[in-house]
Amino acid sequence: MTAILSAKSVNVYYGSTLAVRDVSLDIPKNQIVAFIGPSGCGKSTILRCFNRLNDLIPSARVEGLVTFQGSDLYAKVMDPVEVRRRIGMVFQKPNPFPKSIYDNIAFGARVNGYRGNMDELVEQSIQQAALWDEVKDKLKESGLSLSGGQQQRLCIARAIAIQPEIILMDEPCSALDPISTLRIEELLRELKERFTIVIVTHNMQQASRISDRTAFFNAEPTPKGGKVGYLVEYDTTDSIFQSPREQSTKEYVSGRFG
Ligand SMILES: Nc1ncnc2c1ncn2[C@@H]1O[C@H](COP(=O)(O)OP(=O)(O)OP(=O)(O)O)[C@@H](O)[C@H]1O
Repeated sequence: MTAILSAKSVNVYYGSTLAVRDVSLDIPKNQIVAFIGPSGCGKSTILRCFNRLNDLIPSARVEGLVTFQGSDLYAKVMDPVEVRRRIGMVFQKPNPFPKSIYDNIAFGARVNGYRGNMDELVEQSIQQAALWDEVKDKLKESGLSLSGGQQQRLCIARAIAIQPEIILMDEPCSALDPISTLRIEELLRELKERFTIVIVTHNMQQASRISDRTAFFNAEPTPKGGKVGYLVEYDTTDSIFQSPREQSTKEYVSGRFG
């Protein structure tokens, strides 16, 4: 297995509070990895470590080693903007720019110095996000005029257009209806041919439907009365759902807590 991303003994603090402790895991190339676990156990915090988005939270501090294709993601020579170009992110709430559908795609590409044929890039990216037939006749209309599910596919198209190697997704379907959710799930299965995907989801059926590997996080109380997140178990999705090693994983995936 070739790990494209890897975390080794990662701790994340917000101010002086340790939010997630000692996370080590490898993300294999061209697979879908799901992060599951109860609220507040640090799934989004760890996801943000993978493209240095925590850098933008002043109180956040990351300890340990995160590597991307074997190189330290936090090394001084790494440009965080370039890191985020190569490791894209799609958020929970669809957040198209208040611009035309066309410009939602073209804007980021232009900023990143894309010099090829823009019309082609826009069409290809929207095609890959399985949105083309719905928008091809209205590329000049605002991205905000689309439905929530379409907006999320537009955001995926925008992420793809920058040609990242990895796409991180933080609960990308939680604001969507079941049909839009299934469309996105189908899309993710196609996208993994070309990209590596790490997805945070509260929806266990979704994790079991789409992911190759699953990481189960949990949180435990600290002596000071707070709680700290940690990685309980990380394995193939079949193992996590059908024969987990840990009792807490078994209880969580069978819906007994969380
Ligand atoms: N910007 C922040 N500033 C301070 N504390 C934060 C910040 N973001 C997250 N935390 C804290 O870090 C811990 C982990 O939060 P995180 O959002 O990563 O968990 P999560 O598992 O993704 O939760 P959810 O499933 O509810 O999204 C929580 O205790 C949370 O309060």
